[in-house]
Amino acid sequence: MSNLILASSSPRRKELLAKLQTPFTVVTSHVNEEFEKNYSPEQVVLELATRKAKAVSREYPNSIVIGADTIVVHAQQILGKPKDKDHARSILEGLSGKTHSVLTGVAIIHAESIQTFYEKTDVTFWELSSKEIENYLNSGEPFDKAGAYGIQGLGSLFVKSIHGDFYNVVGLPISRLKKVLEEWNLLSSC
Ligand SMILES: Cc1cn([C@H]2C[C@H](O)[C@@H](COP(=O)(O)OP(=O)(O)OP(=O)(O)O)O2)c(=O)[nH]c1=O
Repeated sequence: MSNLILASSSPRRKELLAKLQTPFTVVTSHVNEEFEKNYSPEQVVLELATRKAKAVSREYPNSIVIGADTIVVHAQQILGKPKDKDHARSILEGLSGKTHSVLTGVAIIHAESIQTFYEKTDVTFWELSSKEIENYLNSGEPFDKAGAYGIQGLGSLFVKSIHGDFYNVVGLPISRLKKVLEEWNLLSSC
């Protein structure tokens, strides 16, 4: 077990953390992802990232554990992963021609202390035709992704503009994470 643990089942987060060129281990956590109705989007991503990191940190108290959570926010609605095809279709119809925000919260636990932050990226979609949406649903890409799209995949064709960190949309704001880990001298101990 390395000193650094990524508490995530997301293959995208694993790929992004590998950019640090620091050895790490992936440990999957299963946490309840329900949240209080009155939580702000920022509170939601920080709370869920913290839950994921804490669940793994309990098993590996001597390691540095990183958890993350990504949501899409549009028209004051928090959009997670679609429940099914109809839900994915209605999410994509709602995002068509509009600007939404993608928030990723990150929690880092080490030696009983915890650092958290979130990053926000604004993404504007072109108007999507119903044919484009149907083809995209049939690709299978939307189903394990917040907001029912993957900017790194076929969903890239929907994007008119982006303001902020691209990798934050993919699930891990890796450059800011590196800065935070360096600030707390955590990379040197891995
Ligand atoms: C908007 C968007 C989201 N996503 C992904 C990032 C996250 O993996 C996922 C949001 O779900 P999360 O619940 O944040 O993460 P997860 O269930 O995939 O992994 P874990 O909880 O084990 O860490 O959506 C993309 O890959 N591309 C995108 O463009």
